[in-house]
Amino acid sequence: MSEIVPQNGNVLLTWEDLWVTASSLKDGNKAILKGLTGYARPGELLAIMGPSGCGKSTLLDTIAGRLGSSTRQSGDILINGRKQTLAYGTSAYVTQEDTLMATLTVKEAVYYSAELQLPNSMPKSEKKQIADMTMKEMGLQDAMETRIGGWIGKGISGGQKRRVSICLEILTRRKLLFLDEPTSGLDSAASYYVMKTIASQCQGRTIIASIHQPSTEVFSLFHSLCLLSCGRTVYFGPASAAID
Ligand SMILES: Nc1ncnc2c1ncn2[C@@H]1O[C@H](COP(=O)(O)OP(=O)(O)OP(=O)(O)O)[C@@H](O)[C@H]1O
Repeated sequence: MSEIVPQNGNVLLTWEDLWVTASSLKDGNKAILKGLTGYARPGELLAIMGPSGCGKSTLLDTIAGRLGSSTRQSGDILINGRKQTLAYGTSAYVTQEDTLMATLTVKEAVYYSAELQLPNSMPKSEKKQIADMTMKEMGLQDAMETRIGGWIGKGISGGQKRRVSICLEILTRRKLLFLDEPTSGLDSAASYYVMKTIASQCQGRTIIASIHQPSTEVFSLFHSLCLLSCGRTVYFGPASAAID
C-alpha cells in the first residue's frame, strides 16, 4: 500500500505494527493496542468497530496523532507512504464528547466556526452559504435558532448536539476526517441520515469513524472495516466481505 501515492493532496494513511501501552501504578504496563496494521484510503469510509474497551478510540487517537502523554506508542504511521506530519489544515477530528458553547444558537455556533475556519480570502456570503448547506445536510434546519444549552438551561437535544459537533468539523471539507462515535445518542433513523451524509463526502477524502453497534443500514455505508477485539485486529478488509 505504501507505494501508492495519491494525487491532489489526497491522503493515504497507513499504520504498521502499532503498539500502544499505558502505564499505571496499580496495573503496571498494560498494552491497549497490540501490533495493529491497516490503512485508510482516499475515497473511502473506514469503520473501526468492536466491543466497548477494545481500543477503537485509542486507535483513532493514535493514527490522528492525538494520543495522550500517559501512553507510549511504537510502530509506524505513514502518510502517503512516508513518515511525515500532516500539513496544517489537512485533517479534522470529531471527538466523542460535544464541547459546544451553551449560550450560542446552532446558527451562531456554525457561522462563527465557518468564519474562523474557512479561508480569509473567502467572501462572508460564501462562508454563510457553506454553513447553511452543512446545517441542512446534518438535518439541523429546525434547530438553527435554538440555543445549544447546557449549564444555562435546556437547549437542543443530545442527538442535535452530536450533529452540531459533526457540522462544525465537516464545514471545511478537510482531506482527512476522524470521527469518534459520530452516532452516539442518535436514534437509528438519525444515525443513518448522518452517516449517509458523511459517506457521501468521501470523494477525494479519507474518512475514518469509530462506531459501536451500527444498524445494518449504517453498516452498508462503510467501504472498509477494521474490527478489533481486545486490542488486536480480528478483521481488516472490505466491509461487504466481513459477514463471511
Ligand atoms: N490513558 C490510558 N491509561 C490507561 N488505560 C487506558 C488509557 N486509555 C485507554 N485505556 C484503556 O484501554 C482500553 C481501550 O480504551 P478505548 O477508549 O480505546 O476503547 P473503545 O473501544 O473506544 O471503548 P468505547 O467503545 O467504550 O468507547 C480500555 O480498557 C481503557 O480503559
